[in-house]
Amino acid sequence: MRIDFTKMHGLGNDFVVLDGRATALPAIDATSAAALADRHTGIGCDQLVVLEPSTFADLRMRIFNADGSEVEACGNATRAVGLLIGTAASIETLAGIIHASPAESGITVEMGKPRFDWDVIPLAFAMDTQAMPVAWEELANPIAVNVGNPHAIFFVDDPYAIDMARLGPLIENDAIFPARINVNVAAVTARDAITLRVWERGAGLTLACGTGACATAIGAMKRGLVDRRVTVTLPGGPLEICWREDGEILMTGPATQSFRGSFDAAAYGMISA
Ligand SMILES: N[C@@H](CCC[C@H](N)C(=O)O)C(=O)O
Repeated sequence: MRIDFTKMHGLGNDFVVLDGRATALPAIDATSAAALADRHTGIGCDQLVVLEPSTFADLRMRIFNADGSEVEACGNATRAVGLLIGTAASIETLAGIIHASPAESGITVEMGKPRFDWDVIPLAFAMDTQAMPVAWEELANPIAVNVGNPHAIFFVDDPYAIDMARLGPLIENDAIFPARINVNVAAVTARDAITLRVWERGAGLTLACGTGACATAIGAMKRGLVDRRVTVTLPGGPLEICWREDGEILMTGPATQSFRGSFDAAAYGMISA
């Protein structure tokens, strides 16, 4: 059986999108997701995105990291799906229902409300996720923010001076984060500007991370470093983040379709029901 896919990206954070809304796709598991994401032997992507029908929203979006792990949220992929749909849409994810709509400068996503009382870190730290008393060499006292998925944010002078390839996996896989974690290193450069690099859980260093931009903006706002509207510049480009008075996070930025293609499901271990 051949399966059509769309290759998309948001600021260089790239996705293989499979659309199973009209016709059910063969089952996808961690092994087939990782095989499709492999940049040498598969199509290659940071995340695999699978669209399905939803009983609660306009559609359901499943997200798999390049290592095959299924995750709750992906900001850039949500903008990509918004572009694919072309109209305002409610999207069911493991983190809840979020909303994407066309905007003047791309797609805006209402990402939901941030959480600080999460259970992916031990109780001792859960009491104060805003300045966790931990350090990995020069990366110290992160703020932990959950925007559907878990993020640790370290404020530093120069994110590009940090050896993310070495420290990223160390922090991602530290035993204090039983669900692993996305690692953000950020510099506040003005009351409305942040420079950010992200080591993504299950995907490594990416050109952009939408949830990372949201979590970092909220972390900086919580610490009083920036105002409620901020431009977060990642290696792949800028995202506009706004924390609305009602608590909702808005993320606006571009999404792009790169190409379309098809592949043999059996070659990736996807077996029809
Ligand atoms: N690239 C994404 C985040 C994808 C999921 C993340 N790696 C996780 O494991 O939580 C984004 O744009 O938000």
